[in-house]
Amino acid sequence: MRYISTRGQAPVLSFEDAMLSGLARDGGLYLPETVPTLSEAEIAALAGVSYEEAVARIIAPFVGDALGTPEEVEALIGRAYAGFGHPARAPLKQLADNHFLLELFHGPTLAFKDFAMQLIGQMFQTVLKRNGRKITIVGATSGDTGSAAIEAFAGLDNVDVFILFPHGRVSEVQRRQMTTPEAANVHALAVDGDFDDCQDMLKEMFNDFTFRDEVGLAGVNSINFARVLAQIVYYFTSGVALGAPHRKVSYCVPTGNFGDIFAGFLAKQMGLPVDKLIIATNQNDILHRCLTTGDYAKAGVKPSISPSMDIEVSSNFERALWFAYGGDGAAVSALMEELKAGRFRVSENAMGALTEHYLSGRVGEAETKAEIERMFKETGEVICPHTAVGTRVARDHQGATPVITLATAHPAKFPAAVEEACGVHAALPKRMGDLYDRSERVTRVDNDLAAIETLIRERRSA
Ligand SMILES: Cc1ncc(COP(=O)(O)O)c(C=O)c1O
Ligand SMILES: N[C@@H](CCOP(=O)(O)O)C(=O)O
Repeated sequence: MRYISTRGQAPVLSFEDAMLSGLARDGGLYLPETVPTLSEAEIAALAGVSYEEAVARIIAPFVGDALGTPEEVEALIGRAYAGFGHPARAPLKQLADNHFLLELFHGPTLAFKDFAMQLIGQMFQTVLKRNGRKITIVGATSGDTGSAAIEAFAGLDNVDVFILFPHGRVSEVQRRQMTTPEAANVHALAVDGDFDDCQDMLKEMFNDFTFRDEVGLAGVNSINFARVLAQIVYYFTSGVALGAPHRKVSYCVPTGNFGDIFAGFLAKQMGLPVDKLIIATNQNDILHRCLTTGDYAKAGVKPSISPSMDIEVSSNFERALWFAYGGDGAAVSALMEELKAGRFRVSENAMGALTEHYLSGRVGEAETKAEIERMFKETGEVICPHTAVGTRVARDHQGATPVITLATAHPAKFPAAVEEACGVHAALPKRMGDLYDRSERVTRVDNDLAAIETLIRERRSA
């Protein structure tokens, strides 16, 4: 499989090179040249297999032999999911007649990011060992990607990890997950800015070829196609559990950077009978406004009780646009250029292509709290604020087709908001019981690209 950029001007790469490169050199995002499909029989045959076996079957056509023999790949996948706290890895619960909750928070850092990050941690180790390279991972996070990346890459010899997070805009648990690990190769940087500032600087670093090549820059945000690839799997396992390929399923996805819901779109392209992909946004509703008006227009990020979705420059929307514009890299480049001035307008044809697959909804702060309370009272489930945004939007789309809402984080990552909403204190698992007692190690940095590049140059191991 070969990988091409959404902007059409970067070298075409193999899976290994696309994974190690992160952002394409024309500023675009890598995508497989063609999306492989599974037959109905192959989809049906996923029923009853282990989560790990489903991973092996779904990633195979994307990765080819880049990760070694089938036995080596099987072992790598086994290591990736061994630390999950639930035998099903991604269990599905019924909430109402046609509404289900897909629990994606049983990984080591209690958020859906672990599904991909644990796997790509193993993938990176395999290819770095083989080619003897040393890399510097820089990640931007609104809370969950950072902790998952640190968990996956801490202590590795050939990797330095720098995580940029918005100072004061992540939950205390999220911050402590990033600032308390002791591994010397981990560096948590609290940026005076919001998540979009962090992600902008990350993309600028990739576009600064001198810096990029000097430090061996690699990315583990959903910029990296390998991240999105790993997230396709749970759409298949949950869809098949509800009767796919013989029955259609819709998904409601709490959305920010669009990586998770885009993985659902790829599952649909691969043959999973997905009816609608429902984008659930918090008060930072740029995607909902775009889906309903055609205007993608920045309005300023407002901090919310679902902080991981406080995002306006939704990185993977670029991949969705590439499909909506029929693979026209020049058109995508032009839109991204316009966005530098704050907005772009999606063409009528492209809007038609988007709305064929995606619906959207928006949930404000009060409604999110009310939904946490309602869920607890009516179902006994204690859910995190991001998941509440999802279940609230999903309830507006109940019909004959079952809807699966993705539960993207454990409520214990956001204990204050959850307790205020439903009166329940969501406790951390025992293994994390000392999180509040550990000492923190973090560097406060200005929202200044040059200063952060200098810090990375100085701190990375030679
Ligand atoms: C808990 C949680 N829910 C939802 C999201 C949004 O996911 P995505 O950025 O893939 O749209 C994030 C951040 O990525 C998250 O951490
Ligand atoms: N919500 C994310 C933001 C980054 O998303 P990613 O999927 O591109 O890594 C976070 O928790 O950091």
